[in-house]
Amino acid sequence: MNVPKALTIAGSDCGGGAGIQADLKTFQELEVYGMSAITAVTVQNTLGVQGVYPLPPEATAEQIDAVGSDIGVDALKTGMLFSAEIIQAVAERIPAFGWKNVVVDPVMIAKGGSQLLLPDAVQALQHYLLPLAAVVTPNIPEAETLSGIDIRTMEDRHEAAKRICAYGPKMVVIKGGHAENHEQSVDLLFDGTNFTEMAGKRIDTVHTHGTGCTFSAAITAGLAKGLPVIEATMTARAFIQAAIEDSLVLGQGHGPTNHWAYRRRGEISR
Ligand SMILES: Nc1ncnc2c1ncn2[C@@H]1O[C@H](COP(=O)(O)OP(=O)(O)O)[C@@H](O)[C@H]1O
Ligand SMILES: Cc1ncc(COP(=O)(O)OP(=O)(O)O)c(N)n1
Repeated sequence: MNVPKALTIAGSDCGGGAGIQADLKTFQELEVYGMSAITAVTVQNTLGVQGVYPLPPEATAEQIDAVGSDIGVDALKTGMLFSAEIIQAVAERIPAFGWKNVVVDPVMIAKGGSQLLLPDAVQALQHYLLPLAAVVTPNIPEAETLSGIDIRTMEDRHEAAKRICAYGPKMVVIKGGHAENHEQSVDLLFDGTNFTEMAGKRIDTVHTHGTGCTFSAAITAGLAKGLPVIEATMTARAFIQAAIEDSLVLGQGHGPTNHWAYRRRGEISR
C-alpha cells in the first residue's frame, strides 16, 4: 500500500483549533499520514493566545531530520515559525532532502492580535523560504506585509500577488477571509501568469479560529496524494468551507472549525 505522507512544521495550539493540531486533524481526515516538527508551544484557547514558548532551532531541525531520514515526506507545510533562526534551519533542510511539495503558510499574527512571527523574521521568510515554496498562502494582512502594499481592492490583491511571486514561489494564494465582502469569501490564485478566483459563500460566524492552518494543511494533503496544485487548492477550499459551515461552537470566544465536516458529507476524493 502506498501511503501518502505529510509533515507540518508549525507551532502547537493546546486548544486544538490551529497549529499542528489542526494540521494533523486535516491530514487524517484527508487520509494522509501526518507527522509534525514543532517550532513553538503556544498557550491558547478560543479567547486568545496567553503564552508563546519557542523551541531552540536545533530541536525543530532534529525533528525534521528524524522523520525525513526514516519515514519520508511526500509534501510538507510550514505554519508558525516564530524566528529568523528557525526559518533558516527549516530552509536549509528542504533542499537537503530534495522536497518540492512545499506549502508555506506565512503565519504572522493570530486573529486576537498576538505575534506568532517576530517582525525581524519577515525578511528571512521572503528570502529563504518563499523561493522554496510550491504554494504560499498569505491572508490579506500577511500579503500586505510580504508585498509592501496596502490591499483594499481586488486590483491591489493582483499587484500584491505579483510582488510576492517575485520572491520565487510557484503559486501565490491570497486568502479572502479578511476582505470586506459580506456575500462571499474569495481566494485569489496567481501562478506567475494567470489569476484564478475561488469563491465560497461567506459564513457569518465567529468560529473561524485556525481557518488558515486548516486550509494550507488540506492543500498539503492534496499534494501528498499527487494532486496538481490547482486541484489540491480547490479541494482545500471545499474542505474549509464545510469546516466553517458545520461549526462545532466550542469555547467562549473564537471557536475552532469542524475538521470532520468534509468527511461527514462524503466528499473524500482519492
Ligand atoms: N467567514 C468565512 N466564510 C467562508 N469562508 C471563509 C470565512 N473566513 C475565512 N474563509 C476561508 O477560510 C480560508 C482561510 O482564510 P483566512 O481567514 O483569510 O485565513 P487566516 O486564518 O490565515 O487569517 C480561506 O479559504 C477563506 O476564503
Ligand atoms: C500555533 C498557531 N499557529 C498558527 C495560528 C494562526 O492560525 P490561523 O489559521 O491564522 O487562525 P487564527 O489564529 O488567526 O484564528 C495560531 N493561532 N496558532
